[in-house]
Amino acid sequence: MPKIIDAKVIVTSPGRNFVTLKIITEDGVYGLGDATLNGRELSVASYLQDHVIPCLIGRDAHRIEDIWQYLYKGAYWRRGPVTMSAIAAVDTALWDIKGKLAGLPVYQLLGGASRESVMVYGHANGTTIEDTVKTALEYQAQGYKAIRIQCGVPGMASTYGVSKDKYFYEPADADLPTENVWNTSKYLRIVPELFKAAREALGWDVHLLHDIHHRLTPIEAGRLGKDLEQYRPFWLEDATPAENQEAFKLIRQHTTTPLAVGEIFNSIHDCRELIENQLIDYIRATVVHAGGISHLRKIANLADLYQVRTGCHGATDLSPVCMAAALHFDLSIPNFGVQEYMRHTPETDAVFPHAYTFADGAMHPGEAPGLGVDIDEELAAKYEYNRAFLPVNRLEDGTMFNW
Ligand SMILES: O=C(O)[C@@H](O)[C@@H](O)[C@H](O)[C@H](O)CO
Ligand SMILES: [Mg+2]
Repeated sequence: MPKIIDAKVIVTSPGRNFVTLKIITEDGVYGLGDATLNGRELSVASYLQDHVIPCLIGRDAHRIEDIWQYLYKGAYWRRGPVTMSAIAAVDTALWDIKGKLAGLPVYQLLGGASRESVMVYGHANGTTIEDTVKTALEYQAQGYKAIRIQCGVPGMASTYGVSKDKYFYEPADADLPTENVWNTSKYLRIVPELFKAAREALGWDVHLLHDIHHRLTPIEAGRLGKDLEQYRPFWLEDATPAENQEAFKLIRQHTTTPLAVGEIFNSIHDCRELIENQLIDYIRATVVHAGGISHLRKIANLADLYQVRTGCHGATDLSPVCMAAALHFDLSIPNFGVQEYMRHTPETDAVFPHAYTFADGAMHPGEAPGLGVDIDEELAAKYEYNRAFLPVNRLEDGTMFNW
């Protein structure tokens, strides 16, 4: 059996912080897992270093499910983003090892390919509608079949998804949380205008997505969904905070616009009611935050019973290790929907060389054994950790709100 003899946590910051777990077996085969939790990276690094790695040494690396159950049930304090990101990193690294030992890409171990490649969506954003549409046309010209559109809101200094650096979006932008200000009614006025302009410029053969980023009440989300129906959005994401899964019933009563949620979910229990009551159309949970490939497959299997498809989160604060793992998962499951693909910077790609490829609006994980991603530890060591917080959001009267 491939005995685990060592494991280490690598914190590196090529432009933004990443946490990577490396598990090493006695015959030198190693596996990688992404453990990055934006704004709370060191919590997961410590959870792994201090509370997980000591329990891994001497175990059989092939026993992925048993180790998963050991770390989940053994924590006693179950679930939560820190615990589940740590478990995810172990799970992902063990699938990497299993693939390398079998000489097969992980998707083959997950039942083989269910499609030739996976459709991805890019992020077009701009301070004005015109600016956003211009960028969306660039994505369309690059072959993207799905494009997320986010634009600035007149009268607001900043809004979600409109970044200083147009292409390498990084929201964790300061040593202490940046304070943003929000105004829902100004936002609700601009989004239908954005979709109208985008449809006029890009036509109807491209999927248009939008991320509300937890900022509407259910009835406001129902109104926006109805306003946008004529423009056929592929989905409205994170329409309202989803701790209260019931809230989505209200949105469903008012609009047929498809709903996506779940990038901040970390277990099947966060989305079971949403899926079983068909309150959503896409589940956004992803490998690094939802317990790894093993648990994400359970979420996808439940979703498949209710015709809910996947739409894994794929922002730049999830490392190329997570992107690689997500692509193996995406290629294999029957109810794949779309994969988010925010390109990493060249310096990040240099730290994490990988086999996955992009072509004509789709991606493929490649045929390398395991996940097909590595970490250049020497290069990684050059990038010191930089504390960086996600922003907070307040209403104009100062009330704390959802970022
Ligand atoms: O859909 C998305 O990609 C966003 O919601 C993310 O960019 C999110 O804001 C970041 O991952 C937070 O770290
Ligand atoms: Mg989002």
